[in-house]
Amino acid sequence: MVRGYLILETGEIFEGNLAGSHFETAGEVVFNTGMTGYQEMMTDPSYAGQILVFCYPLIGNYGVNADDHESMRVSARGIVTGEICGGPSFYKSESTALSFLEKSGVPCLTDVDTRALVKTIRRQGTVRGIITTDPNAEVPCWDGDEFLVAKVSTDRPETHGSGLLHIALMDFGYKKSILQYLLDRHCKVTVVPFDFSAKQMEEIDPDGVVFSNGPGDPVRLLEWLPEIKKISAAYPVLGICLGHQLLALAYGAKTKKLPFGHRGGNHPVKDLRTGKVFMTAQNHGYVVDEASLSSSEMELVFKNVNDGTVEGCAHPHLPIATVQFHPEAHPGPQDSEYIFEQFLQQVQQRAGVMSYAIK
Ligand SMILES: NC(=O)CC[C@H](N)C(=O)O
Repeated sequence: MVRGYLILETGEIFEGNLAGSHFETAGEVVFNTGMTGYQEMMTDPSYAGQILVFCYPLIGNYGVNADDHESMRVSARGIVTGEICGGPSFYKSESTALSFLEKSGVPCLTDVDTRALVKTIRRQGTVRGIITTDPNAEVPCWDGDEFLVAKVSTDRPETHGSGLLHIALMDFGYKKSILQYLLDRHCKVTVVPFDFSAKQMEEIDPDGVVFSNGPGDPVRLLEWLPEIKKISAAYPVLGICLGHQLLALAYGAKTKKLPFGHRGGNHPVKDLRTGKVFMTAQNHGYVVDEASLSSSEMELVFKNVNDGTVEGCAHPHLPIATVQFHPEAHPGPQDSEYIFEQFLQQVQQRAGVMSYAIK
């Protein structure tokens, strides 16, 4: 194996062995604390433009299989891990994680002291870095304006399933599990491009709209907010992660960057309506600014128990619910599945489909 380096813009160098593809790659260095679910994380389009560090010291031990992809490609620019297992053991495994990364053209820096790396990121806040074979390489200048959503969104509407309820899924880089959840609940789902207009939405006439997760800074989509607002005012709506941030922005709130984000499967969230706390799957670097909600049309509904940040909102008069976490899980706990159930009940009411069975 070739020696490789992760060089951070703050000057620290982490040494390891370069596996997967040997391209030099640069991006925002982020870490996920989940103990399992590396395949879902690697294929989650929200990681576009980022170098993903796995905190859990071993990944790849159950291989990669056709069912667990969250999209058809690896969106992360690079992977950093303590150890990547070359001999997986799982009945569904079809290839090793490493050969999957090689085929996807994504470099993997392995044998890295990821514990020290994560402590550095926690101390410095989010940093950019480069994976390279040259220990003297410079971290390139940041193209902060890169429009990642356009790279991962579909370019034309695509319909899946044939259920009674018709859901439009606004694709900012959606995870397959969101689509799968809706299909399993007997919905017909039309995945539409991120820049779909209210007029186009009217033509396909859905019973409800889901605004998906996706990569990058939500503020990058400012010019689409008026259209997003128009669409959201016309149907029952669920916003997930980037979708939540965009809806909050559209209704007058602000977003800001967290010091190093929330990425993992054990983030406790409180539903302020019931007082109940549940565990959630998360993957985000930005967050809705709580102070900005008072001058917005949205109301705070969910709060993170660790750091008190905004985890979800609702509109006081319209059927709009938004969550910063991932009710579709994959990977992570499924405790917040009820968010989908509540959304589908709203959709069902509006559509007047009486015989529809959610479960
Ligand atoms: N998973 C997501 O949708 C992430 C949203 C946004 N890109 C963030 O990092 O905050």
